[in-house]
Amino acid sequence: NAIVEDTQLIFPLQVGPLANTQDGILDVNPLAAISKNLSSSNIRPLEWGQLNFLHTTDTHGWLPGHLMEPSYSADWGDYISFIRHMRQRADEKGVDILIIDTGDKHDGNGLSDATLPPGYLSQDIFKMADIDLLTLGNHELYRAEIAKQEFDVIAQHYAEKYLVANVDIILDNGTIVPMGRKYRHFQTKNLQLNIMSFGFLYDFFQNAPNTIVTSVVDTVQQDWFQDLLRSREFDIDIFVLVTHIPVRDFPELEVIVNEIRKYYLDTPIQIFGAHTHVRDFTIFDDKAYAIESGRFLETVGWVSVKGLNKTEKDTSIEPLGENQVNSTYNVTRKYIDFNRDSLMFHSNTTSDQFVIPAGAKVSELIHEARELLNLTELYGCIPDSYYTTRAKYPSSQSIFTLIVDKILPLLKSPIEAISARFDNPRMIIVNTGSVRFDLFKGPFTKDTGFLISPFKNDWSFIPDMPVSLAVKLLPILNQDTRTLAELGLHFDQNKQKCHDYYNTIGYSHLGVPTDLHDCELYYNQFMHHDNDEGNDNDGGIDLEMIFEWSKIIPRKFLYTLVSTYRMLSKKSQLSVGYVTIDDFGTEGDDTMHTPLPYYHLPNAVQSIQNFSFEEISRFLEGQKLNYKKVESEIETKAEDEEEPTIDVIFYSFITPFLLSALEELEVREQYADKIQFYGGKSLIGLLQEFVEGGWKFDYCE
Ligand SMILES: Nc1ccn([C@@H]2O[C@H](COP(=O)(O)O)[C@@H](O)[C@H]2O)c(=O)n1
Repeated sequence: NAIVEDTQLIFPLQVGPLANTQDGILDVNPLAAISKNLSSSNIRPLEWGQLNFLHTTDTHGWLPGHLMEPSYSADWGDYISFIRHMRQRADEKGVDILIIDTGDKHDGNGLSDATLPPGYLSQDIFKMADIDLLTLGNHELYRAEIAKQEFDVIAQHYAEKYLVANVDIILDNGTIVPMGRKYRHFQTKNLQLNIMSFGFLYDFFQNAPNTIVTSVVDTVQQDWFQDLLRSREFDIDIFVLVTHIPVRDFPELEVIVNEIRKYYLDTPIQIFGAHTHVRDFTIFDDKAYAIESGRFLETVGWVSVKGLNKTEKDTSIEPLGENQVNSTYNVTRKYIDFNRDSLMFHSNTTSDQFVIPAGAKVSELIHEARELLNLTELYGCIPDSYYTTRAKYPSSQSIFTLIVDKILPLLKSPIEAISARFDNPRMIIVNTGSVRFDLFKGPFTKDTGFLISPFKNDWSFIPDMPVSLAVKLLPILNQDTRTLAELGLHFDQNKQKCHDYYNTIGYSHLGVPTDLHDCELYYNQFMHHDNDEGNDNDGGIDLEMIFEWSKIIPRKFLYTLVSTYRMLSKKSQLSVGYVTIDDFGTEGDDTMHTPLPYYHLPNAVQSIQNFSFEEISRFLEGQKLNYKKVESEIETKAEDEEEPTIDVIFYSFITPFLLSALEELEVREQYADKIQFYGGKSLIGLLQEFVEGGWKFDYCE
């Protein structure tokens, strides 16, 4: 695509004199100003402390905001305005505020992914935000050129503010250098609080060959970390960890906190987490807390801290104001819906005051970049919405049912010898994590494809695998961790088992990020899980009561209670959105909503073609069995019958997982060498082909 490639020549975009300005205020994104169904009367205010934080994470390129969802319709320019106002408020109050981002800036939006290389425009737009502490995510490391871009553009721009202790990059000349600084010690502007900050990435293993990820366990034993903690060289009022690590269920954060606690028994630790795309807040001890602030720029996390004591050596601190003094340590958190109404409410600004020129300029750049990339080009119209976790799979509203039934069958290899096999029996396996977002009824533009599945993944295949073997693959990839929860009365007893399971097998890294919380049956998931098909927006649940129940009732029983309670409760008048229950309770969301439904998804789904139902049903029996039963019960074919074979096609991304599955089946040696390149369009291309073939309309209703 020439336009896409041309972007290399013309960026940085030059913004002309601001158009449509009213007193220097520019509204370039008309949808950003829409506040349908939004009402500030439902917004809960933020509580300020001595030290306050704004947190974004897993933005995945959504800098233009959500053009079809008013609740999340602000854009990165608005965030820049918001930051400015919140810094000013902090100054007025004589307290401090730090702006944090914890990574994953690629893969999820045309703005970041429609350029060559991906991120070519979006990284320059991202870095216009005045961020105090940031780290990278796994999506900055999947591809070598993106890792290099992250190092060249983001790490260099933010310099000492860009922290990551456990990732190195191998430069073109072969030198190995850290991706960012390992730590930052500094004092805050107003209260001169001493901050010690570290950046960490979870134990990620699918990184590009020009990068090295060291496990968290090993990193905290390294001399620099141990010496720094042991030496007590720095005054430290609070540790601030900026991490791309989930705040629940993953073991890494506990490892870091435990190591710090060996030397600093009760110095506050505030952690910013990431990766699983949820709103969550967890308690490690009475002075160590962690927040995760959702995904896709739907959420800005807020944390405030009171009761910080200056370290003894420092005498420069001014006496704290009335609201700031608190002998006991106190932390609050909020999840802000990313729309202008919420941002104006919290920054105490009117629509005339909110947009500052620097914010307007960034909104304009986003708008121009979208135009340049033709992201609004219409390919067709979607007649109904199809959902990822909001609909049960399989069902008529599930995007995965659409993919399995209609999209994957379009896959063709561009290689002649392989495309000749098109009518042979074939099975196409795709990981559900490769689908990032819901497909909403309405226009399908060039951008939509990137929102749904941004990855340019290749396809691989194993030709002619015996069907009885091929049908065992998906059940293994989908090993159901929830069966582990059934093993004991309370899940916590199985937590270690669950972590061991994840860490050794890792299949869960194939599924949608939110399902990584299977280890704890994440509250929101069972709260919103319905037994019927489709969406059920019942509201009116007494969240406080459920929170109390959760302390005494095993979660599997709680699930039944919640389902029953939901059925009995009244319809709510609130708009649908996030309803979060975290370790602090039920008041975290700044805007009260009726909860969205949530359904667990398998790690992977498969589409089978050119194979008769009768023939396959005999061999598919094993699919319904859980992992434990696979080994013993799959031998269904008669001894003397010639076994049918099938081509097994899969996203190359899942190759390591497929190899593990083959290993579990004790046939890895036999089949690893048979894996071949298949080629063909990735999901984004197939989806576009389908839309243009079946849903090509010149206008949308
Ligand atoms: N080329 C790729 C890269 C990633 N995925 C999927 O994304 C998941 C990771 O995304 P997070 O936002 O959770 O970091 C990964 O587990 C895969 O499911 C992919 O399909 N192709």
